[in-house]
Amino acid sequence: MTMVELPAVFEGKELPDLGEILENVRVVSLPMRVKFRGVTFRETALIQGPAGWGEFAPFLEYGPAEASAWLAGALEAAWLGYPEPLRDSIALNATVPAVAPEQVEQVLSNYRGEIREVKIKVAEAGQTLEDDVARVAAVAAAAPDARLKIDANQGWNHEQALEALTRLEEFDLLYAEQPVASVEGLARLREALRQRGISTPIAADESVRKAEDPLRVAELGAADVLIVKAAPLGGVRRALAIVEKSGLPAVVSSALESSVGIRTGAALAASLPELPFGCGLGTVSLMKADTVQDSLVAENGYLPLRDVTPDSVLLENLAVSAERLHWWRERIKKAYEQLK
Ligand SMILES: O=C(O)CCC(=O)c1ccccc1C(=O)O
Ligand SMILES: [Mg+2]
Repeated sequence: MTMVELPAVFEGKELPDLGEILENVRVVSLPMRVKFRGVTFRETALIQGPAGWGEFAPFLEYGPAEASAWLAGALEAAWLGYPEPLRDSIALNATVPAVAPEQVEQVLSNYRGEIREVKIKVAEAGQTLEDDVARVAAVAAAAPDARLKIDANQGWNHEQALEALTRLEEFDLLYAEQPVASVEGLARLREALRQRGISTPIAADESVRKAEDPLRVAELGAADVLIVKAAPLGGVRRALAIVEKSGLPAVVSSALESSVGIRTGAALAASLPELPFGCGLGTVSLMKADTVQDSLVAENGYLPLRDVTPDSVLLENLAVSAERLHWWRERIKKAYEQLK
């Protein structure tokens, strides 16, 4: 299998100067309302450039190679801006983390107005299929008109995924996101489901954003839908190119950024020719604090496309310690080295 070449965001253009980047970095720690990915505080860096603000938020455990894609995305937002949008509002899904069924109503109450679509996390370590079924049933009861989908974050093996998706068939899921690990795993599961007469579509997330070749999923017919995140794919333009080459329908999702990174995701969603599902860009509602005053959150299931500006008082109040700031600056230097 040959690696598909995709344009690097700054190819043929001068990368911004490292010194200038480091002069314009702010790092904050945002408290979460609900634990997400095992995290109760989300640390993230904002970078200001001539075109506006970008967000650099690779998860803390990511190394320089993976983080460099996120840096390219942040620099694109801050130095190059976004391509022309095709729409001015984006249909969203609400996101329900792997909470107990009793907490579902509380989580959904953080979303303003009508909820049209809900993505429910399943297959969390330490939990059982019964926990997942109970959570999905609680969402179906709390939001009877919403369309549902699940995200297993590769938490099942082949047999577990077959059993789970058989059990969950009654909920008529829009799709199951990354039920198992690896492109081959997805392809094999998709085939086995079809043989059982289960038509739940399969969406690939980690197999796109963490893959060396994000297009292998499409080439192997491993999924029906691509989940795309602007930052881990190296920015809006690169993510657009991946979707275009894949020929698959795409859903834009967040990486749990503040409203600045959500603005970047919204730019990607707004430039995609087709958007058949709600996007996972409503995650600021899962946070207790944000970097801007007028947060980018869903209103009746839609996110307005608009610019946001970080608030200096908020940045001050949410700022990390000098030690953490140093860690983030070193991290940016190492990620930058990978882009040169
Ligand atoms: O897609 C959504 O609804 C919310 C975003 C989300 O689930 C997510 C956020 C951070 C890191 C990984 C993921 C994921 O889709 O797996
Ligand atoms: Mg996912």
